[in-house]
Amino acid sequence: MIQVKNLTKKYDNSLILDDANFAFPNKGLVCLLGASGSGKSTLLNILAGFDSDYSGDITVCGTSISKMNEDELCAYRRDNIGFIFQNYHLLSGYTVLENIMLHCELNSLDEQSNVENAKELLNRIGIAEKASEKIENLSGGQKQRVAIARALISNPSIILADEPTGALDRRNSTEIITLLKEISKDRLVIVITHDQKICDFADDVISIENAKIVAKDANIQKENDSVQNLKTKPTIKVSAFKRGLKNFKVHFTRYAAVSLAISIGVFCFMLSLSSGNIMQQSIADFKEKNTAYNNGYIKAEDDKAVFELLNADERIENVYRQYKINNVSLSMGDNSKTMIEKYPMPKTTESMSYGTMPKKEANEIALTPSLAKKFASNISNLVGKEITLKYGDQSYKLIVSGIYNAGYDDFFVSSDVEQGFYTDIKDEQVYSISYDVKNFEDIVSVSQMLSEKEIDSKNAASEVGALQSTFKSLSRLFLTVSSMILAIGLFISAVLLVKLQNSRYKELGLLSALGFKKSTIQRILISENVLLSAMAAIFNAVLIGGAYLIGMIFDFAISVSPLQIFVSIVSTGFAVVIISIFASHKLINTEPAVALRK
Ligand SMILES: Nc1ncnc2c1ncn2[C@@H]1O[C@H](COP(=O)(O)OP(=O)(O)OP(=O)(O)O)[C@@H](O)[C@H]1O
Repeated sequence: MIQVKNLTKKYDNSLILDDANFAFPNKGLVCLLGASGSGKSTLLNILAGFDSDYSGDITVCGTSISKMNEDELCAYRRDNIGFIFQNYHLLSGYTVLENIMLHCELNSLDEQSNVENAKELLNRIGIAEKASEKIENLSGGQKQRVAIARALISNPSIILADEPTGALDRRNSTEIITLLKEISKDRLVIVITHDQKICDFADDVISIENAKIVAKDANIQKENDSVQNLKTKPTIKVSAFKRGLKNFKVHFTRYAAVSLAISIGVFCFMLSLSSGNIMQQSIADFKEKNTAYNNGYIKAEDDKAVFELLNADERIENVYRQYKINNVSLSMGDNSKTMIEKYPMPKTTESMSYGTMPKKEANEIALTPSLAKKFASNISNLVGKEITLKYGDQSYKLIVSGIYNAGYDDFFVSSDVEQGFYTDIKDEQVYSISYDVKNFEDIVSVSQMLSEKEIDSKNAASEVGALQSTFKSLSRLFLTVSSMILAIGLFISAVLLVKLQNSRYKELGLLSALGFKKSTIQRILISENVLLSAMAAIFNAVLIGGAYLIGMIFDFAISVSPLQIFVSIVSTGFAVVIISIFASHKLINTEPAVALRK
């Protein structure tokens, strides 16, 4: 059945098989002996089509496998070879039946027929009652029986067994070899062994000596004349996603740990970006407290030059001259107070004891405590009450917005109300100039420009500057810490993924040994990686959704926008795909024989 012609195999400089020749019979149990390191596994791997890096020719049923490409060798294994390993190479987390039926994904039979075949085999090898048992719960002898059933499910004409009894005790070894002997009645079974007792069961015993294959019995090649054809079955498209999904479930805990590590990293990073929202919130709070936040006040005697300078600056608006006014009266109910002189004053630098500063377009007024006491004994109660202001023939109904800290009788109103006082003033001495900065971000730079020109302006630049620099340091800190968490998260998940993939060399070597094509294995891994990224994205969505809800419920300044949520979820999935491609690259490209040795 198998003809080995002039086979030479080297690993680097060491010659393992040197121009070896041999013809295997069509059926029977052949034991392969040889000293440790003599090349028994190497020969079996070559016969199985795991290794094609040799010189010479191997023909199986008249067809040379030496010239076959990778995919043809896969099909050869799938249709002709059953491989049994010393360490079983069964998939943990899968049941006995699932392990046996792994090969059935490559055949064209329907599910029901495959299940029936598998159960019949289990019956034959005497472990029918274990069909639904998880592999890890079986004894060594039982595991090797499952491995034999898996090798037999495709009814191959060749069974290759690499020390199948090596890990078993005497009783189990005898049972397994008896089983192999029975199987060999209608196929060729080649068994590597060191055990002379096993050889007692063999029809033929061969060995590797001095890099040659040597027959212990001269009759061995007798039956080789009857011609058989190499089996070739139609190629079936394997559902890689189904297998990927199953693997994903089996390795769920490890995949969940990887996803969690990545999603926490990305989540922290995204939260750091939301520190921009903290700034917005702080600015909003500041504006709420200091409604004259963008107002500036310059006490100027030579007003013309300053007035023109302010008017020419594009960052500045609402520039107007302020004057001292006389005989302003305030009244509330029966109480009234007239101020003989009222001087313009800086608004933004005042600090409030109660309430807020007067807002524009709200007709509001703020009073000092001593003035407020003229209208109410408990001055905090005044906030929200209406007061009437009379100046000349003008009369204003104003709402008290707050009480500010000053030790004398005084008040101030918002710029829009104040400008009304000056409409009829023409030739009076200018007392000061008021201006507003259009944008919050320009308050500090306008103040700097004025102080460079030695113009003394009272404004909120120092508070705004402090707020901005606090934010800058805060966001730097946030970004550093969250970048570190992101890097640690990515590193941990990369390590976990690489470890997970490394633990799977044997599993993928097994799939390859069963006849799964490299491209199919690749698709299985891609499916798993897609599922992994979906899981990481879901974790991330849950984390961010949770943060969003908590932010809403407890009114936290740290909040995330829908765009940030979207970016975070997409980048988590992307990060996982990149890491998993990197982690599984080596795995996919490892030859089955090498993968099985790992
Ligand atoms: N991929 C490889 N790269 C380099 N050397 C290898 C490789 N595989 C096997 N060898 C070497 O080739 C020699 C034959 O190895 P092989 O596993 O075929 O021996 P063996 O007869 O099956 O030994 P044992 O009975 O101990 O399993 C050994 O010296 C081994 O170290």
